[in-house]
Amino acid sequence: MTPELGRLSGRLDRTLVALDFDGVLSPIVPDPGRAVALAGTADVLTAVAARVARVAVVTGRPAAEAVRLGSLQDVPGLLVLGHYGLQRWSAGTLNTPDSDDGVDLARRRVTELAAARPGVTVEDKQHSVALHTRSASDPAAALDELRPHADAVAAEAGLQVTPGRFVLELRPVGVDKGLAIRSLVAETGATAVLYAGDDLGDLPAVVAVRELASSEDLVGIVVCSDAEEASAELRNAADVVVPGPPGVQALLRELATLD
Ligand SMILES: O=P(O)(O)OC[C@H]1O[C@H](O[C@H]2O[C@H](CO)[C@@H](O)[C@H](O)[C@H]2O)[C@H](O)[C@@H](O)[C@@H]1O
Repeated sequence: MTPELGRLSGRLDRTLVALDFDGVLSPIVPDPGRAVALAGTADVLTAVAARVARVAVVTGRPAAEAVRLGSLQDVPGLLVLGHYGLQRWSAGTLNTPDSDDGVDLARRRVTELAAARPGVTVEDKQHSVALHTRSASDPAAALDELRPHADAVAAEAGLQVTPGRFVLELRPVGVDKGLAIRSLVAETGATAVLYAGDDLGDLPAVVAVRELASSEDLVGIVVCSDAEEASAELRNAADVVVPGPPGVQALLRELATLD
């Protein structure tokens, strides 16, 4: 057994399990539209959901898209917080805010930026837009070159930039995965949180887990879904490092059968 999971003993039914989507439930692929969850994901989440207070997916994706790509629609009690907490999906119902004028402006600007740069693509997520450089000849250099342009667009549009694996997301301010975790803990009364992530956008969730664990009687476990591109900061901050989505799935299976 993974020793860290023993810390959840006796409080499994008050445990919040919160999971990132890309790189954690779904292996990283070049086309964001084809990032389906690893086979078996819905089954293992169903098994975990039967044992814990709540299973939540907390993602930068639109919530309904994560449900579709994950084939998660039938996982009992599953909550999906999309756009870093802006959207909430539960039992087939999506709560979502009105569209943001800033995102409309950013969409026009980043489309121009991408058109001038071979291999750079735009992912239009309606409530945010993302510039991807994975298909550029030098993805890292393309990301560095784009960053100041993305910052300028975000400033003009009243948005924030969240960097990730060969991606710059321009998205509304006022939400992040840390706030999402805090609200889930308050809502569920959880006395333990297991959070699994892989990227820079997950770091606010890690901070939230650590702060909640130091100020309340709460057990916090941070899992890094490691792969060649996983954030070094996330890896260093984690209690448990597992080998990518297959490792996350194996850990969740252990959790579902914990005594
Ligand atoms: O919060 P997450 O669930 O981790 O989502 C973060 C962003 O991930 C996606 O991009 C990443 O995955 C793609 C598919 O594997 C990959 O092609 C890309 O290079 C990665 O950065 C997604 O496309 C974004 O919209 C998410 O916000």
